[in-house]
Amino acid sequence: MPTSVLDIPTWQRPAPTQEKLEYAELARIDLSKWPERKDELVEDLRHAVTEVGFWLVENTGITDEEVVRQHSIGNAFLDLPLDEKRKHPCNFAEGNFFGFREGFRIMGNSGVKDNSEALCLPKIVPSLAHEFPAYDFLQPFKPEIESFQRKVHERVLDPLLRLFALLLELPEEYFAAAHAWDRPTEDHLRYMRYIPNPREVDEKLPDKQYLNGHTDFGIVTLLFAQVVQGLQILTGENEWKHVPYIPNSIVVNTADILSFATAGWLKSTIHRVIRPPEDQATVPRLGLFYFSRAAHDWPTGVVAPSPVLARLGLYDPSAQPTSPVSGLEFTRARVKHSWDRPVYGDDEFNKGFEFKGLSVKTHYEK
Ligand SMILES: O=C(O)CCC(=O)C(=O)O
Ligand SMILES: [Fe+2]
Repeated sequence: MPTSVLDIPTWQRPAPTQEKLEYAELARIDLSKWPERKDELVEDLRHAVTEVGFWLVENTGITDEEVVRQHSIGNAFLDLPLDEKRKHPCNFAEGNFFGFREGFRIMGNSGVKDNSEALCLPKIVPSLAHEFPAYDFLQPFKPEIESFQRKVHERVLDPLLRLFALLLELPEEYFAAAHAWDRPTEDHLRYMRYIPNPREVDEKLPDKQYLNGHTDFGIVTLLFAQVVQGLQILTGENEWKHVPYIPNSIVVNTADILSFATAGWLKSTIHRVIRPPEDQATVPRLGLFYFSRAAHDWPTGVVAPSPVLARLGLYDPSAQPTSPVSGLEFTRARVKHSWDRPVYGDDEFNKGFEFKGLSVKTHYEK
């Protein structure tokens, strides 16, 4: 039988850790209630964001087989020779995160090189066709990547954008219309892999951190269940806690665009990645993410005219920016600030990021 280029090795999920770790409490949002039990979901979201702080979604209709297949595509791509992967690098000088990112940065004062690499793919829609990295390898996979992205958008992102609007007592379309599937946004599907470091190398990293405490740049980040531990979130009690592996779930991090739109009422999730526990420390840590980022024309920094925010004293129509920065301009500037540098997490970086009246903290510690 002729073999097809689509026959790639199936990614095998590593075994869960046996170590006893301190896990964060996560609220669980059951998306099988969407859309019939919308009102109940708004209350579930209110509980998740105001009382628990960290949450995941489940029963999204995305199957484990589809998730494993995406990991297999990502793994097969990242297994290509470096010279091949380098053909379409992220253009960080322009703040563009689409394409391949290798682990080129030095982490703070440690002298240790970033051990992660990633491929970030824009939504496969006509308005963003020019942004798709033109790898020969990816061409045959485009239809299934597109249908996976679209399913994530329809089953998870779009319902969440509508629920956030309803929670804020805004018209349901407030976020969803601007971020509709076919509109240009900085969203991307990301395959990311951390290559294990020897223990002596990780000991040079403060707290053995692979990725320092940070917040994400967009609206929400969807993190498909990760079996290899390492991701931690900073709790309201100022403690780093591990994110548990809950099969078939998607952990949701709220990010800076949503925080701007709610004058900080919705807080960005502070998170970091550390060396996995010893029984997983030699396993490559492959992750699958959907980063939902601002629409190109999103008025960044404008506070939503929400009755909830008004009651909290957070909505002041006279304090709105008169010519707000576009989502495209802000996101590209933010990516450039974080990534167009040889050293990450040095004093200069940790000072924070200011852009046309918007200010973002770039560094979080306990
Ligand atoms: O690898 C992870 O689990 C999280 C990665 C992350 O936080 C990021 O890329 O922004
Ligand atoms: Fe992150």
